[in-house]
Amino acid sequence: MRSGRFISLEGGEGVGKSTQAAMLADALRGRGLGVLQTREPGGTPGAEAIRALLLDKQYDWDASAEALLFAAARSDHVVHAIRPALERGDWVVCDRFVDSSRAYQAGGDDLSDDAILSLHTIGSYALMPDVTFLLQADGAAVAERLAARDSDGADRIGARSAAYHARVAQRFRDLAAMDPERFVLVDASGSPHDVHLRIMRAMAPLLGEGG
Ligand SMILES: Nc1ncnc2c1ncn2[C@@H]1O[C@H](COP(=O)(O)OP(=O)(O)O)[C@@H](O)[C@H]1O
Ligand SMILES: Cc1cn([C@H]2C[C@H](O)[C@@H](COP(=O)(O)OP(=O)(O)O)O2)c(=O)[nH]c1=O
Repeated sequence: MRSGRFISLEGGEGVGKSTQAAMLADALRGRGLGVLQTREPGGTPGAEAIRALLLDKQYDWDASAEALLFAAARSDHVVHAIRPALERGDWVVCDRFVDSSRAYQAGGDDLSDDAILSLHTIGSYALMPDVTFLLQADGAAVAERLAARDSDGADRIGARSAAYHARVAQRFRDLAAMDPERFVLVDASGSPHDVHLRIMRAMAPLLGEGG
């Protein structure tokens, strides 16, 4: 039984997901709602340990091992954090969820979307967000944000080729087009406050605050 709402934020590295997740969580708390603000990979001690394995450049996981590790991290996160929060009636604001696996781990030569969704069924009851904000901004603005944030360089996945990241961005757009009821496309350009206002406008119906 779930009564809370589950919101995910998706998009490429540096587009502003974590910043917006924090602002959205604050706005929901300000309305008196219980909120779990969390992230993937991670969100529980077990999933954070898997995150460290996934992002460490010393490991050369192949495509299936990588997909399984993300699914295992997500399973722990759903079982021990997300589902209990929803059952308490809290709102969950999650920085990345299964759509990241569908965009990053599927769509290349190795794994299909159906394979990722099967892992999600096995590991996480096929739980899907109620709303997914897909943040999009132009490459130059994002590169600037990343240069300022990651002065010690990108992680194992962030460091992949521009072609890989372009394919991921296209996969996100395809997923949004396939499920327009759940996805909300968000222009992530401008200040953090500008982007937050766009997200809150889209949240209004869910919050019962009118158009
Ligand atoms: N709208 C924005 N304009 C300028 N800088 C931003 C904006 N949103 C976030 N940033 C900064 O850009 C960097 C990446 O943002 P972050 O929220 O960590 O992105 P993500 O979680 O998508 O990787 C951070 O240093 C953050 O402070
Ligand atoms: C959740 C998830 C993340 N990732 C990748 C995206 C990122 O490159 C990396 C770490 O995610 P994250 O810390 O959110 O990166 P950023 O803040 O830079 O956007 O893991 C996947 O490949 N599959 C997944 O299912």
